[in-house]
Amino acid sequence: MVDVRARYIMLLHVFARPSPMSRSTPAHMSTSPAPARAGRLAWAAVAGGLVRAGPVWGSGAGEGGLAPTVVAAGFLAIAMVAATIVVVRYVGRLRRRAAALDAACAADPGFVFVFRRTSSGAPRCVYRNPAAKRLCSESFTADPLRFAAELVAAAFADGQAHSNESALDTAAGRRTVRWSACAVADAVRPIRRVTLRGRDRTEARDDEAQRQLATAVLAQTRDCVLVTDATGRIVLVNQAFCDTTGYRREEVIGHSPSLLASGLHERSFFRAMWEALEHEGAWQGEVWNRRKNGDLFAEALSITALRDETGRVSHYVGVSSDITAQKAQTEQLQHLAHYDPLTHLANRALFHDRLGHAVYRADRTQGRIGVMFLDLDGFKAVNDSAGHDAGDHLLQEVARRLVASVRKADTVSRLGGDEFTILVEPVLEVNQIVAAAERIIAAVNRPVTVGEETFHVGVSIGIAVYPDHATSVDGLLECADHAMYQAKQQGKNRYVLHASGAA
Ligand SMILES: Nc1nc2c(ncn2[C@@H]2O[C@H](COP(=O)(O)OP(=O)(O)OP(=O)(O)O)[C@@H](O)[C@H]2O)c(=O)[nH]1
Repeated sequence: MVDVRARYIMLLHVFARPSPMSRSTPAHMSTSPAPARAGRLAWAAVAGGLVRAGPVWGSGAGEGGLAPTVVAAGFLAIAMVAATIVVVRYVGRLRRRAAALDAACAADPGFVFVFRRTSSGAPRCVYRNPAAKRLCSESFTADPLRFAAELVAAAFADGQAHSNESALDTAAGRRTVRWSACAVADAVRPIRRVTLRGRDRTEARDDEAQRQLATAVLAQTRDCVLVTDATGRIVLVNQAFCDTTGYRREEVIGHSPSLLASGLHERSFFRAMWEALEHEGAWQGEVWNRRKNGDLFAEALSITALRDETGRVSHYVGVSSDITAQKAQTEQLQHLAHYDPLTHLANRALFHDRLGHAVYRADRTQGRIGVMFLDLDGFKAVNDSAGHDAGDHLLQEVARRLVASVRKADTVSRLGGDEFTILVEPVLEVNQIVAAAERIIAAVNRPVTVGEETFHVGVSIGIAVYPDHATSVDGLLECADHAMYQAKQQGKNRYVLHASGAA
């Protein structure tokens, strides 16, 4: 303070000059030495913040008194100094405010711009936070008014908040920014400032786009998707799952996938599944399940365990496709490959296969097996008199009677035409197979009704026993065929045991 006061006194001395007025001033009006009074007034002005002008009467030029103009000049200087102080303080306050704003906005990851309306009415950017500065330096469209001009103009025009989203090409790539411009309201004056804020939504947009894509894929895929939590409760299914199983989403969410269980799999099947999931994190295989309407369906299923960052299982994801039709087709093909399409009996290939296995087993167990070779008698007449279809019906009926005449474990096959073979296994006594042949003859001899007509056919049977008559599949069949031929020759509708003459 002392320093300031000394400066003002010094200034007063600099500006103090004798004036003509000072010489004409009456001596009685001088109450104190002029410099001292001027100094007091100046000090009072500074101390009180007021600039006061007053007559300062010197005691004469010879006494060094000051003219009024000199005093006024001094006050003017004081006023200028005071104004400078005010301006400096104001600027300091502005700077502090800007710094505070900067500090407040520095941590804000968003972009903050403040616009002011110039005298021409055009908005001018008067503030940018650090993120906004970075954006402007990185962006190829550095001027924020280029990408948010409409918003700022609209906010200035109506004082409302306006927002939009725009894409900016920056050195770091294309960014998507959500802008919102907000007028700084003032009840008295027209809108003078608009704050423009921007949020970088590039990653959010990418995440959203990814989410939308995943949802679309899930909805569109033909594979059934079922997701459970770690406890095995269903948390998500897709449309294909609903279409395949017949269940609505809300009917399965929160339930266990076991609501689809068909009951066709052993417990060991599911135990092996869970063991694989536990140790390998994945399992795949074919599962028979049941739709809501009770129908069985087969699915090729693959289950994967999802783990969280701590390594614990968080979800199980099952992706499956309905392979019921495919399996049926495969089974149909297999059936065609192994069964006679007319009678559904085993065909020649399957019979050979089973006979081979039976020979192998008989070798191991020192057992016996029997083979019967059958040829219908008088079948041609059915075809000739009633037609091929009637002949087919008769063949189907004969097939049923043959199956009914032997044990379930025995294999009845149709080699073709009206020829059949039967594998009897095991044969403990030859009489056992002879008894079977007699039952068969009796069954085939029963009249067969096809439509309006009734037919009578017989059957000639040749019998061969392994290992008594042959030790190979082909040898055994040849022996049985030969025996059947003998049965025909001996008058038909009878059986012949190989090399044992007519029965
Ligand atoms: N309906 C029908 N007939 C068939 C089929 N395959 C072969 N045949 C006929 O079955 C007949 C078999 O002839 P054969 O064994 O000589 O007829 P058969 O009257 O029984 O003669 P024998 O054995 O001497 O008593 C032929 O007329 C064939 O055309 C078939 O799949 N369906």
